[in-house]
Amino acid sequence: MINFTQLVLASHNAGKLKELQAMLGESVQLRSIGEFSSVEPEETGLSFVENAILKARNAARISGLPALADDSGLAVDFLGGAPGIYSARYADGKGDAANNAKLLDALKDVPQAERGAQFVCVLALVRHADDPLPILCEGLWHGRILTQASGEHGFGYDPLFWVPERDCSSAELSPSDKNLISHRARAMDLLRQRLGLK
Ligand SMILES: O=c1nc[nH]c2c1ncn2[C@H]1C[C@H](O)[C@@H](COP(=O)(O)OP(=O)(O)OP(=O)(O)O)O1
Ligand SMILES: [Mg+2]
Repeated sequence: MINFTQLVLASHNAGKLKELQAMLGESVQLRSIGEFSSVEPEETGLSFVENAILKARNAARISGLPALADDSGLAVDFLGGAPGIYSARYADGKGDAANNAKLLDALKDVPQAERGAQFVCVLALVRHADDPLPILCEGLWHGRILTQASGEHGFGYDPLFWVPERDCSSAELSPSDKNLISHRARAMDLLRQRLGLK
């Protein structure tokens, strides 16, 4: 069992920090990599796993702390799994609103039954920058892409992601509800088990 009291989160995404800290509780303090550097590493991997490891190593190197990274995204069935690892860059770095608009456009006229999608989250934890054995945990969350945005909570593609088990969008869930059932929650559940935190 590995026991961490402080981890650096290898992410510049405030939404992820909030969710992951809420899931971890008070036993582990997550410090943002933004405290150490404002430079974001290029996500050159071809998979969520590769990018998560790359981000974790980079953060551990910069901070000198053990590092947790989250590489996540939305895989849309009709688009053959796109935008996938390119979810944050789908509209060429123009941000969440532009990404959502592009996705709605790509699925224009696509019927309900063909709008299936899953959120994917891979968490990678390294004890130090050259750790030969990163801990990797994956979580998936199945849903469907709405035809218009709905809801104010969350971040990213949440307003477009319909959650069948709750019959609402992911942005209509309260933060605590989303944190019980999301892709990130599932990955974190596995990580807590691996760390002996539950
Ligand atoms: O729960 C979620 N609810 C809505 N959208 C989400 C979620 N989880 C990931 N996403 C979207 C946001 C972004 O378009 C992409 C992640 O990209 P990803 O590179 O992992 O994160 P990022 O660039 O925002 O921050 P960073 O790399 O510094 O951790 O997937
Ligand atoms: Mg990113």
